[in-house]
Amino acid sequence: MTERITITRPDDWHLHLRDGAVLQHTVPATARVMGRAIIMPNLQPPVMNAEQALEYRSRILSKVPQGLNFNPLMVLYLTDNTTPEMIREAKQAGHIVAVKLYPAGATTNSDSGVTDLGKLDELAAVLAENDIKLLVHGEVTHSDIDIFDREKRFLDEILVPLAARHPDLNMVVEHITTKDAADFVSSQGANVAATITVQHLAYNRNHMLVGGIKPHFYCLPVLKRNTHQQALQDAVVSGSAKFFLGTDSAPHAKGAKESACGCAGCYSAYAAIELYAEIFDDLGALDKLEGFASHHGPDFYGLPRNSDEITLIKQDWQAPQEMPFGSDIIVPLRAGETLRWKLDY
Ligand SMILES: NC(=O)N[C@@H](CC(=O)O)C(=O)O
Ligand SMILES: [Zn+2]
Ligand SMILES: [Zn+2]
Repeated sequence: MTERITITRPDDWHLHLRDGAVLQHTVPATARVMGRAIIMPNLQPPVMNAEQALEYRSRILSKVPQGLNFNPLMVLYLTDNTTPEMIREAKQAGHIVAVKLYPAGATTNSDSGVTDLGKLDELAAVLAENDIKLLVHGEVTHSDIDIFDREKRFLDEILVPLAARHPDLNMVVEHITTKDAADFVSSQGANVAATITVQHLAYNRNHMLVGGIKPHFYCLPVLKRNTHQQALQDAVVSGSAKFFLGTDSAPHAKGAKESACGCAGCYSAYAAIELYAEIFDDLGALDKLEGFASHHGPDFYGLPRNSDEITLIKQDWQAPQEMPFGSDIIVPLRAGETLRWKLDY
């Protein structure tokens, strides 16, 4: 008999859809299975205010296939010019649930990010009052700090003191990659949570660097050593409600990845829940998938859990080598490989 698992419909709490012609491909890929997704604001120019967020949201909604219910939850990009008034407006506008902190220069399209982190102290109260979450790309950016140490340094220098100064601030440490980050999140109150990607559970830096450099494994924060991968696996297997699904699916066209200066980001949305199911199965923890994918996220955000269900079956299928991406093409994570779990439509 085919093995199968039925879970509450999941959500993706960290997703890049991009904009323009590629939305016809990125939106259906997520909307086919996710009830909601947190839409990252690092467009060029970034999504900085309520008006821009709502316009972007309607461009996304216009690409949701008929018959699917998909609710994009929007995020404002924090800049040096973000004001308390802009946070209040965002709350009133609706559909905006968070602000995103990118230390300037940390990752793709982060040039407008915050250069003065003292800014956060001014905004912390208004965020708390309006129940707007703070989402953090947790890496320092100084050129003298080794790229493998950047998350740990951010934790020690920025996040630990920030969390201590604002014990009521709800924050998500996005796409964590280290044991240090997992331990920090576990040690904090219920106001601090983290998202974990497929690639950081499934891979370590050897996968990216041994036997030839694999640009499709390159993302930020960069894959770490296997002991960190193991710690992230332990975090999800623990069943702790502080950890939830955020793919950080971050599509870049094939040519922009397979390049002398390749972009950071893995494209996993086309098979997101299937990829997580495979990892949880490998870890002997399929019973923890539903909490991670469908319960912990809405519980943290104070939103209702989705009311319908999806079913996954254990059945081999082949991931495509390439997929359409606007007028371009993209190489998805696990391209051409056999995947072992399939959504039962
Ligand atoms: N994760 C990535 O490697 N890239 C993301 C940016 C981000 O989430 O940091 C992107 O937008 O391409
Ligand atoms: Zn990021
Ligand atoms: Zn991201």
